[in-house]
Amino acid sequence: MNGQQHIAVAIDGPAASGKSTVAKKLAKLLGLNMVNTGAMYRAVVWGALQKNVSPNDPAAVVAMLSDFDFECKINQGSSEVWVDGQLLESELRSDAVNANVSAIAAIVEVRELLVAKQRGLLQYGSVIMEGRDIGSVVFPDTPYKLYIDASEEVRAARRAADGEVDAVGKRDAQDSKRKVSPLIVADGATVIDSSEMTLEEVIEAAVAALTAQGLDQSFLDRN
Ligand SMILES: Nc1ncnc2c1ncn2[C@@H]1O[C@H](COP(=O)(O)OP(=O)(O)O)[C@@H](O)[C@H]1O
Ligand SMILES: Nc1ccn([C@H]2C[C@H](O)[C@@H](COP(=O)(O)OP(=O)(O)O)O2)c(=O)n1
Repeated sequence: MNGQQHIAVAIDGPAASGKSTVAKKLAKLLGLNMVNTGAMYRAVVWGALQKNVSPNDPAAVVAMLSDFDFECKINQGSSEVWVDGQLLESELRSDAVNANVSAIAAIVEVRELLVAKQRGLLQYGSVIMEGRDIGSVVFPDTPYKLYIDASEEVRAARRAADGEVDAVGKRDAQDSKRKVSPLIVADGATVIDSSEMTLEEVIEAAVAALTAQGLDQSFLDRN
């Protein structure tokens, strides 16, 4: 499938639908490395803002990439992003990053750089990777694909409950309408609408979907 024996589980969906929370739980349950690709796009925004490069100026962003000190590593089963030697965590969830990340994610050169890094992470082990284009672009051939959805109202409420200022509807519109790698339900993905479901119910539905997609019982037997 990937030219290697490691498997990739793809999780896509709109902002605040529950992708990272579900991916983290499934990663533990199935013994996979968890990769948050949104953090990578956020790290490019953070780097641009630090360097006074406008995320809305594609030429300036592309020029910045030529010597951008960016690393994505797996540490204890989860992805980490480093820019200029600094591990980025809460910095990635700032209101300024939220407001500018869709603009950066629409730049084709940014996507090419990050997609190559995402595919490269498979060499360290099987992954569960969440984002917007994982099942459609990053690992289109994987049979294991989920699309986690929720109504816009529910998603806005979840984000607000986390204390973030984030125009999820606006970001979704930008992410779904862009020309390059728009957010779509990938071929073969199982859609789970989590609006009315508890996290436990979503996990149960996800495991059932992955089993139906042929996930090896050995992954399910691990825990
Ligand atoms: N099924 C669910 N029911 C209630 N809250 C949820 C559910 N799934 C996720 N959440 C909460 O919603 C918020 C956004 O989830 P998150 O996993 O960060 O979404 P995403 O990665 O899609 O942006 C988090 O606070 C998370 O705990
Ligand atoms: N694979 C990906 C992941 C994220 N993006 C872009 C589009 C999203 O609005 C931003 C931020 O993604 P992130 O998953 O962190 O966003 P949420 O936590 O779901 O709100 O990055 C993308 O274009 N492709």
